[in-house]
Amino acid sequence: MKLYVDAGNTRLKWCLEEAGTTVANGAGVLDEENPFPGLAGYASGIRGIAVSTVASEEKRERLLGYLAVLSKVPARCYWSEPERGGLQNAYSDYDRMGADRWHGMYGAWLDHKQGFVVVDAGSAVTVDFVNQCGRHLGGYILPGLQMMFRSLKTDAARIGFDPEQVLETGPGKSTGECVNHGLAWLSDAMIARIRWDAQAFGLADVLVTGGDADRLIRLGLTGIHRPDLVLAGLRAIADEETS
Ligand SMILES: Nc1ncnc2c1ncn2[C@@H]1O[C@H](COP(=O)(O)OP(=O)(O)O)[C@@H](O)[C@H]1O
Ligand SMILES: CC(C)(COP(=O)(O)O)[C@@H](O)C(=O)NCCC(=O)O
Ligand SMILES: [K+]
Repeated sequence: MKLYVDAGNTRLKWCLEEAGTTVANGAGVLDEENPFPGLAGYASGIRGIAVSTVASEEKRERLLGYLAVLSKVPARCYWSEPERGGLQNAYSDYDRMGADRWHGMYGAWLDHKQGFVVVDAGSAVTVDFVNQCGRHLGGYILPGLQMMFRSLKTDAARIGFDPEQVLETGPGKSTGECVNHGLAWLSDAMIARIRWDAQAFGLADVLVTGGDADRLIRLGLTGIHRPDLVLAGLRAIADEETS
């Protein structure tokens, strides 16, 4: 079995595969005592470990330390690349791009050769455009929902509210409504821009991933929900490298 790990800034997602079939998968938090609940029982059967991470070096080392205790098989980290299988990175400093973005785009490229937009709504929101030639046209990085709640809480002295995920976008009549509706309104505007840009670039497929994907879809983002997109790209790359 091979273990694939997508370690973001908030959560880590993993899946265990055997001959193209998912044996188990799960999610956890790196700072917790057991970041991989549900995995330990499979440890002796692990024959390869591939990691995609955007966490700090300190957290990456903690993750590798945990994996070294779990299994004797060394873990290999996979990073952003200039090109793979016809997909071309728009960054000239390609190694500055978050590994999750590259792996998400590659996961999308595998079955959307007609071009696509990837929206990854995680700790940060990233939007990336890839055309039918496999050319990454570039993208955007925006603060994620929790990040925006946190910055309003900590950087403004007199904004007291309970963060709530709402779909209402009408003008608020209390601090709580102004903040919660405000962030839904902002996401709504982002969704309209994604739709507009996708059309301008001639891209029909919008693939949505990340912990807040559902929220964006409920707010009206028309797209294909692919919770596993980063892991799918990582899996394909790791398998190409080791076959
Ligand atoms: N069980 C959960 N734990 C933490 N965040 C969650 C959970 N379910 C949904 N979320 C939302 O998902 C976001 C994190 O998304 P995720 O894709 O896991 O992030 P990252 O890849 O940056 O670690 C959080 O900001 C939160 O709003
Ligand atoms: C933009 C990100 C913070 C998103 O990370 P996530 O929300 O998935 O934790 C990550 O892809 C990252 O650290 N990128 C490096 C900068 C870049 O992609 O240009
Ligand atoms: K993200």
